[in-house]
Amino acid sequence: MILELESVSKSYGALKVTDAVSLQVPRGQALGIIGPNGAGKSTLFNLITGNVLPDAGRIGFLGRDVTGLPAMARVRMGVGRSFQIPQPFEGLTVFENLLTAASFGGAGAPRDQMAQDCAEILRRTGMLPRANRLAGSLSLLDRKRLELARAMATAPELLLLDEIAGGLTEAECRSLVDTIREIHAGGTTIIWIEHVLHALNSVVERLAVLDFGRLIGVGAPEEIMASREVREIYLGIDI
Ligand SMILES: Nc1ncnc2c1ncn2[C@@H]1O[C@H](COP(=O)(O)OP(=O)(O)OP(=O)(O)O)[C@@H](O)[C@H]1O
Repeated sequence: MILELESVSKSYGALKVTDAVSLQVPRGQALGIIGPNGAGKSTLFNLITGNVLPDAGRIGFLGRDVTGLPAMARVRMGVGRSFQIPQPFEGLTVFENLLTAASFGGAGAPRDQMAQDCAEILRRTGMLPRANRLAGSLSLLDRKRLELARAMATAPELLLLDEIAGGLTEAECRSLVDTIREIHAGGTTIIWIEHVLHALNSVVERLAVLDFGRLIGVGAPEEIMASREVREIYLGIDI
């Protein structure tokens, strides 16, 4: 297992946002996380990345107990993440944004090697033609691609994607999904929170459902999508 959550809980005041969540993710798997707004999905990511520490429970990554480890140490161990709202350094170019991410997350590769790795990530994410554009001038799709590229630049073993397909047209979404599928095929473990279910289900092998901070189902996507509980939660949403 690359990631193991054991009965992880987190409350904000009286609100239990993560309620004794236990989850195991095998290396190389693509896992989707779905659930209504406010179910605690982003908080679960924050717990995995170390941006938020749990009140109870244990988090294991690559066989090591990382429960109390700060976020930066987890990035260096191989936990990479894209944010729901991309926040690149707007005044830097796409390439500079990538170099910055690589120097934070990388394992201290020499600068030439780092530049080469970043160029390769730009190619894989379709951003090579935009390498010298200022991040602040990018379209939404390219901002999302840059967000994905920045996460990849930290050389993740585990890539966490937070609603990366939201707000895109159907064609844009398809091209982004193709890129994510290629990253997955390259062996990176992926956990992807997404409301655009057809995009999610075209990539992931397993789905987990969060509701009011509780994990109410984990299984094959077709099994989860057919369950009554999930259909009730998503009533009115085109699945
Ligand atoms: N730092 C915080 N302080 C207080 N409450 C918080 C904090 N972070 C999150 N919450 C609350 O925790 C609950 C879960 O939030 P979270 O962002 O994890 O949900 P989500 O499932 O990711 O939602 P969405 O799909 O809308 O992004 C919400 O009620 C939110 O208001």
